[in-house]
This record gives sequence, structure tokens and C-alpha cells, in this order.
Amino acid sequence: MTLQFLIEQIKQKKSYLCVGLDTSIEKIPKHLQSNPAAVFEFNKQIIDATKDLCVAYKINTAFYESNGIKGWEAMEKTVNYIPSTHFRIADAKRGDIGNTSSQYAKAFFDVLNFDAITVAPYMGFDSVQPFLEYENKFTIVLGLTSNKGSEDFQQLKTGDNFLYETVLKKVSGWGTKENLMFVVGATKATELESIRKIIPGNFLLIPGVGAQGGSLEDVSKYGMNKDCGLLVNASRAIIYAGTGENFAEEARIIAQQYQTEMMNYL
Ligand SMILES: O=C(O)c1cc(=O)[nH]c(=O)n1[C@@H]1O[C@H](COP(=O)(O)O)[C@@H](O)[C@H]1O
Repeated sequence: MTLQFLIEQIKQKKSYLCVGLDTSIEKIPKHLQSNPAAVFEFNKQIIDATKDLCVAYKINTAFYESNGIKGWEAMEKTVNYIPSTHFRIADAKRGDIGNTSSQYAKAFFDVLNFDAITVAPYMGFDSVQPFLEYENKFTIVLGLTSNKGSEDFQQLKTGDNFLYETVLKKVSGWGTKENLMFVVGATKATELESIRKIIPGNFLLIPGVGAQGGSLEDVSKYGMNKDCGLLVNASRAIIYAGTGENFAEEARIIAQQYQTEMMNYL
């Protein structure tokens, strides 16, 4: 997918919502659990119920990998089921020496039909570059994450900057806004203003609204740029909104609430 197409989708749908498919078999409704394709069936119904309200889906690969081959199959079927109008993110947080990163890039961009992958930048340029070589695919590099442990390294003061600021400055030179995005947690909304000074043009993937308590209003206020520039993800708050047979309708109600709020900020 091109950046321009994503921006058009955001404008048309008046939404920058990303639905996170962090689907674990233990948490899906009881009536689906005996189905051999339970995870895919659950995702399918969530996608059908939310696709007009969101522009992206994020598949957190851990929830699939933990189920072995069945999980991998569910991931493949899910990514193929997501309409091609939607930005398909593999939240895999990869990154290794160059020839290994090339294999990760092949796995998620060629074999699986994802538009983007999350990547940890700790191993440096040669670990990120193989992902950036793909045209019309996006590398989403961890910038300032939503969790408490972001204090351990990302928020260490290194000279005049925090380490995450150095990462943003350096990594932003490795690509363009056409192939590079960054993750900033919604729980770090107050830092978004200064982050936007470092990376004004790149899209940001913002997880952490909903279950982690981040504010959609704050991230929109401090993080938006002229292209919108945001994909705000909610996973548990949407997909586990209901626990019974009506789970997809209940997921839709929450997705609709986010989208309605987003219309005010666009
Ligand atoms: O890269 C991510 O998506 C990510 C980065 C981050 O800083 N914090 C974070 O929560 N995430 C992911 O975003 C999703 C958040 O899920 P919920 O808290 O259920 O909305 C999970 O898949 C996390 O792995």
C-alpha cells in the first residue's frame, strides 16, 4: 500500500483507527472455542463488524506463534481475509543481523501479505535496512513504547537527549515517510509534541488507548500532522468488548465510539 492510499482512506472514512487482533484462544467466546478454526472465525467476525470504521488491522504475531502451526495458519488466513483497502500490520517486533532480517522481511512481506512490520532498532542500521528495501511496504520502528520498562533504556538521558530521541533522529534518516513509521505509546502523549519536532512527517502507530489507559484526545492533539499522521490502535478494548454470541456487535460499538471521537479531531 502507498502512503497516499492510506491517507485517502483516513480522509474517506474519517478514521485513523487500527483494530488490534491480539486473539488468544482462551479469551474468545465459549461458543467458538470448539471450532477447529476458532481464532480465524473470531477474527473474521471482528473484521466484518469493524472494517467500515477502521483503516488498519494489527496482528500481534505472538498470539498466533504461541499456537504453533495452527496459529501460523490462522494468521495467514486472517491477513488474507483483511480487505486490501486496509493497512495490514504484522506486530512482530523483529530485527537481527542483515541476512536474518532479510528472512524476516521475506516472511512478512512476501510470504505473508502484510503492508508493515514492527521492528526493534536496537541492533542498528543493517538490522532495519532489509525491511526498508521493499517498495510500498512500511517498517514501523519502536520509538517510545507504552510500557513502564520504557524508562529502563528509551528514557535514559544520553548527553542532551533521551535515548529514544537519538533513535528517532538517527532512524528517520534511514528512510522516508513513504516507508518508515514509528511506534509511540499512547501513555506517552505528553512527549508527542517534542517527538513531532524530530519526526514531523512520519506516521506514528500509537498503541495504548483502551486497556492501557492512554487518551485518544491527547494523542490526537499532540501527535497529529497535516496528513493526520496517526494510526491509533486498540486491541483488547475492542475485540474483547463482549464475551457472548454478540461479541462482534459489541466490538463494533466500541470501534464506533473511537471512530466518532476521531471525527472531531480530523
Ligand atoms: O508495537 C506495538 O504495537 C506496541 C508497542 C507499545 O509500545 N505498546 C503496545 O502495547 N504495543 C502493542 O499494542 C497492543 C496493545 O494492546 P491493548 O493494550 O490490548 O490495546 C499489543 O499488541 C501490544 O503488543
